[in-house]
Amino acid sequence: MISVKEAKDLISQHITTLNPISIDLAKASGHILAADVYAKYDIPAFSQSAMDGYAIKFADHEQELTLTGEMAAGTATTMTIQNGETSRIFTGAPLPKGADTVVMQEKITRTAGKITLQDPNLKFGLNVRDKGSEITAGALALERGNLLSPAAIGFLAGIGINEVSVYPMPKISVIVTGKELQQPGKALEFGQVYESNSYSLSAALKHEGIEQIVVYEADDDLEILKNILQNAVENSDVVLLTGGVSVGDYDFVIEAASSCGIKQVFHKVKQKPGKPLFFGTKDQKLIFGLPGNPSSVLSCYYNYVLPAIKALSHKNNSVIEVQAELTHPYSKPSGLMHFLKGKYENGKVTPLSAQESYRLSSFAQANCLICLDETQEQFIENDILSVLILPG
Ligand SMILES: Nc1nc2c(c(=O)[nH]1)N[C@H]1C(S)=C(S)[C@@H](COP(=O)(O)OP(=O)(O)OC[C@H]3O[C@@H](n4cnc5c(N)ncnc54)[C@H](O)[C@@H]3O)O[C@H]1N2
Ligand code: MOO
Repeated sequence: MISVKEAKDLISQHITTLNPISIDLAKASGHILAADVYAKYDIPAFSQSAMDGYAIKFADHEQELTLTGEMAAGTATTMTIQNGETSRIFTGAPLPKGADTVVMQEKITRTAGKITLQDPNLKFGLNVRDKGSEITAGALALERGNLLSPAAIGFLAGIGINEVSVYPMPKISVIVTGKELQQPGKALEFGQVYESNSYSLSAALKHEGIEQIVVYEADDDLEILKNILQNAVENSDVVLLTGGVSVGDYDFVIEAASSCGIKQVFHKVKQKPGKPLFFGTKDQKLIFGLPGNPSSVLSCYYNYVLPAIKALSHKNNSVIEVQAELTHPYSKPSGLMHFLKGKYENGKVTPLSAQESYRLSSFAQANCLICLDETQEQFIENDILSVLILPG
């Protein structure tokens, strides 16, 4: 059995970032930009007003001005003002030729087609957005490696970009195994359990913006599992199996993986929950055999799967490790690293009750996993421990 650190290192060594793809900007939110984006145009494309008011020549600001014409946003023709003239103008409208400054409409008096300015703070160029002041044609707009946040998407749209090169999100298959599984909403027969692993994993993946998720259900039958696994590996970048990785007579994942040509990287990690975790690869596809207990599935997801999925899309891990003070003593046997469902607040962390791996009631309220070192047995109040903060 290998340590948690060895398992994490082995997974990292087997990750190759997915090849960039070109996608519509409207679908690019949450992706990492794979190529620098350069501006095609000067933006703003023309000098424009930042206020509703009057366009003037600054040199004329102390004299009474004659009102001539109007410029509204979207106007397709321009006009010219001469010395001593002003034009009505609205926010976003092109500045008329000859004008260099805009006076807000609250700061004038207007009588019979004549305007007098009353703005003691007026300066040359006030309330004008210069052509190319956001970005000039040919300039670097956004560097590769940037996350396409809502603001980044808006910025790129605003400079006329409609397609970008990004690292794609992985396609994921989830295979739940076990003939005891029943769908929520249906009555439980004797011996059945409600299938929850595909629900928690799909929810976690969707939280990351991953949309291409296919869920398969496999009975405890080697041939059925082999066929499903083969198909899943061919059609996805990552396969997540749950259950069937332990030593029981109906645990077929290891054998199915081997007969599908999946190369085992490790099986079994010195940890609780999730000891029978399996990881293998085929070409550049990643295959995780997550131990079936619902809490083991999620603990392994946050520790191993999520960082791997992020790395495939060129993203940083979103499970952040912090140090926190333990509020209650805790003891465990030596030999396995334990991940406890916990509540983290203001630098302190409290283990929740109901830590058993078949239960999710504590996980449902947890915001972190507390890492208890493999060899240490006793943990006392105020001990400083590593804590993994769970995303969202
Ligand atoms: N003799 C031993 N027995 C077990 C060992 C061991 O080392 N020696 N390890 C235990 C540990 S630890 C774990 S974890 C489990 C993992 O076993 P499997 O991955 O083979 O999982 P299953 O046996 O298929 O299922 C375990 C448990 O989880 C329930 N389950 C499975 N899938 C789902 C699902 N989709 N939704 C909800 N619940 C699910 C299943 O009914 C079982 O109760 O092995 C121990 N045994
Ligand atoms: O490793 Mo198992 O997850 O303890 O139930």
